[in-house]
Amino acid sequence: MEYNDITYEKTGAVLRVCHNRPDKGNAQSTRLLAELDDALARAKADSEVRVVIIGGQGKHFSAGHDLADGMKLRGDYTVEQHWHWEQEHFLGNAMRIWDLPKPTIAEVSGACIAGGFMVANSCDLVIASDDAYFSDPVLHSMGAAAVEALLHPWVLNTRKAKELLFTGGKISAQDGKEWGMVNHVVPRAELEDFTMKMAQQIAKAPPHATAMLKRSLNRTADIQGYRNSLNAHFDTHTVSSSTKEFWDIVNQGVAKMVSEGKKSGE
Ligand SMILES: C/C=C/C(=O)SCCNC(=O)CCNC(=O)[C@H](O)C(C)(C)COP(=O)(O)OP(=O)(O)OC[C@H]1O[C@@H](n2cnc3c(N)ncnc32)[C@H](O)[C@@H]1OP(=O)(O)O
Repeated sequence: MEYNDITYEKTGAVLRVCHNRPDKGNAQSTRLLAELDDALARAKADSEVRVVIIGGQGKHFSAGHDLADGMKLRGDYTVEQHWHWEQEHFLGNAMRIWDLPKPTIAEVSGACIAGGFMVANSCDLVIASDDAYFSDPVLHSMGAAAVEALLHPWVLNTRKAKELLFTGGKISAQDGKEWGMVNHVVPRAELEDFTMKMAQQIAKAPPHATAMLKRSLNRTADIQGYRNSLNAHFDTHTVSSSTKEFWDIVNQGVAKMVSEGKKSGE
């Protein structure tokens, strides 16, 4: 596959894949999601790659799903079509990052919003620059129950996750670190080097044992209900994004912006 909406660079045993739509806040177009998924499948199959960094070119990590693209391509989908498409491409992509048998690091600068937050939260580690922030405004802005994968209570404590989601607010990189969601906060200018150094250090570990360790750590979360709770939330999310309440808000907001040409998914 040829890549347009992501960059793909290998440095020794480390693959750095970046969202690459900086003029669109790195919003995740359908094409970007397909390319990211393809890059991860390649990384899985490539024995030279031992660690994967997921970042963003330009100012922001990602503005989340490309709202215009989604509205144009799937605005007329039935609930059944939405369920199938989103199960494969939103929840599915997130689970494939989580399940990748190699350590993943989210390298986050600027905005890390909703679907972008879902990608970062699916990674094993999060390194953020001091200008980064995290948010999931979907309840307020779209009238739906958060993003497709409810990772928030797994990376924050439940009370903080509830505050974030109920208020539609933001978490700064520093607060994210204090609350255990972010591993390190570094100055913006040092983000790429710092993340690459950590990735190179991890890449020195023997790959099979690393894969087994990740399998065991992830299985610990699964035993606590990780996968089941995400699957359950996905169904709840789909119901919440097919209600009159949802469509009233979306028709007033996103759909209106798209029809007025204020957001372009091109
Ligand atoms: C279940 C749902 C899950 C989801 O993920 S829904 C998506 C939720 N995401 C958002 O609500 C993010 C909204 N966007 C923003 O808050 C801001 O934007 C940013 C902080 C990301 C960037 O701000 P700044 O650097 O000031 O740039 P800018 O002028 O606002 O945006 C640059 C271009 O990017 C487009 N854009 C931004 N976010 C999205 C998006 N999510 N989908 C589609 N386009 C987006 C804008 O419209 C504009 O484009 P133009 O230059 O053509 O006007």
